[in-house]
Amino acid sequence: MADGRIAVIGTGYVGLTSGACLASLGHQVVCGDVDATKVAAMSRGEVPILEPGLDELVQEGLASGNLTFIHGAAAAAAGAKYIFLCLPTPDGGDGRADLRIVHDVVAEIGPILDAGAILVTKSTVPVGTAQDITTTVNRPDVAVVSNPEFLQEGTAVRNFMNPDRIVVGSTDRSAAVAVAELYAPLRAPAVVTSPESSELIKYAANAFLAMKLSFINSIGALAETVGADVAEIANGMGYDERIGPKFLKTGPGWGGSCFPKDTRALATIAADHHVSFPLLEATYTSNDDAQDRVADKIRAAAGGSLAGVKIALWGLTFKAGTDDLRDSPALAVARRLAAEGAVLHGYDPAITKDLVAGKDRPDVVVAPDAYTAAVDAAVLVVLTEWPIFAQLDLVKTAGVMAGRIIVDGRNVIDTATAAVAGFSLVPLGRPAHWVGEAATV
Ligand SMILES: NC(=O)c1ccc[n+]([C@@H]2O[C@H](COP(=O)([O-])OP(=O)(O)OC[C@H]3O[C@@H](n4cnc5c(N)ncnc54)[C@H](O)[C@@H]3O)[C@@H](O)[C@H]2O)c1
Ligand SMILES: O=c1ccn([C@@H]2O[C@H](COP(=O)(O)OP(=O)(O)O[C@H]3O[C@H](CO)[C@@H](O)[C@H](O)[C@H]3O)[C@@H](O)[C@H]2O)c(=O)[nH]1
Repeated sequence: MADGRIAVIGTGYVGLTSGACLASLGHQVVCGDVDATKVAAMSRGEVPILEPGLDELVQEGLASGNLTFIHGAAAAAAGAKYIFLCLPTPDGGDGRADLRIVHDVVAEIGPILDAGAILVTKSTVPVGTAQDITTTVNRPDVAVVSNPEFLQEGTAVRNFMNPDRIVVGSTDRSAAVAVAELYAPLRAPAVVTSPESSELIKYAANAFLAMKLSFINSIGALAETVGADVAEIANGMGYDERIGPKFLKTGPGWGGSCFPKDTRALATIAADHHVSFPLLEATYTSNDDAQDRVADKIRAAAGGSLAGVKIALWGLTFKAGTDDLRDSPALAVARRLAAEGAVLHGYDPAITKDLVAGKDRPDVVVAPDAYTAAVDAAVLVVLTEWPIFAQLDLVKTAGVMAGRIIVDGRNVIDTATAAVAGFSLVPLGRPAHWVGEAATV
């Protein structure tokens, strides 16, 4: 095991997963967070987020003594050899990543770090941040290493424990290699780079995946107008090893806490360096188009106007398997409906409280189950691909609804089952299968 303790600063999706996983690899890990209530809960083994396998790892770590939690960044960093910054880097409002929390924490802990400490940025940060942190810390005895994280929410533990690669970038190669060695038991390839390359690898990977999704969503729009099926197209494309089958499922646009902000941040990095990169703007404008298209289908299914119309939403989170609502495409579609006067009732396996309108969400009454959400609804809309939605009783659903139309924004509802229940099904990226009179959608 590594010689020296690990501090993880910020215990959200990335920090808590990283801390618990590194502890399970045998490292001594102290996780620090500014949120004292959360620290107290985690110290009791309570995990505040939905991530399969994380509860067990946290409890194991606490029991073995390899994992502890503490209030505050400085308390965690004191005496540590490796300090992983897993802090938020949200969109600052102009597309650029807001680095204030990162810089404040670095300024706070810089002076108290042990000689020989290695400060690791695991947060997604713009090019030049490692260099800026080096300048702020201003200590020749402290190295800075960029080590971006590629985990996906909902499969975070599995992703962390089975990484495709470990990326480490630093002007201090031995520090970069020392950080890579913390992951040695995972037997992943280590990509050792400059800090600038490492920082850009993260943004490039996310923006590339978002671009792939925008592409398939636009192919889906084309497919449904020419009578093709986007799933068949994705299947046929995916066999080409240069393309690959993953990230080709059409949906109501892509979202989550990373793709939207990171695609915009990369666009601002390119613009700030006077590099023309029109694909990035097209990537997110295509995403707006994808969300508009789903809203258009719902309005058409409701007969042309949404004013006062009750719509049932199955799925609110940004994808299945997570409780995260940040930049959820489901809510982006819902916002469009609410703006036209729709009354929204929703069900999501991971969400229990009603949503209150704010910058990123409309009012949504959250029902305790899928059928209750559908009561008296004119249109049922599937927005998140929770597997349970494919197994629900559509005859029972039809029995409680006012209307008989499902707009399936994830193509998870079986066409034949929907038809048996008397539903007209409006899918994405393939022609609609109408039971009754066809409408234009
Ligand atoms: N969520 C993901 O799937 C994912 C994956 C890869 C990379 N990232 C990147 O990792 C970073 C963290 O993302 P996240 O989703 O884990 O964020 P998060 O919002 O879930 O967690 C951030 C944590 O930092 C804590 N915090 C805030 N200010 C603090 C301070 N001053 N001192 C100590 N703790 C503080 C918060 O209380 C919170 O627990 C971001 O840069 C993000 O882009 C996220
Ligand atoms: O075939 C697909 C795959 C994904 N999505 C959507 O794309 C969005 C993002 O999904 P996913 O990438 O699984 O979610 P995240 O957990 O946000 O993970 C992304 O963002 C993280 C934060 O940077 C990175 O670490 C991950 O590598 C990167 O996949 C969601 O809205 C999904 O519904 C689709 O519509 N179709």
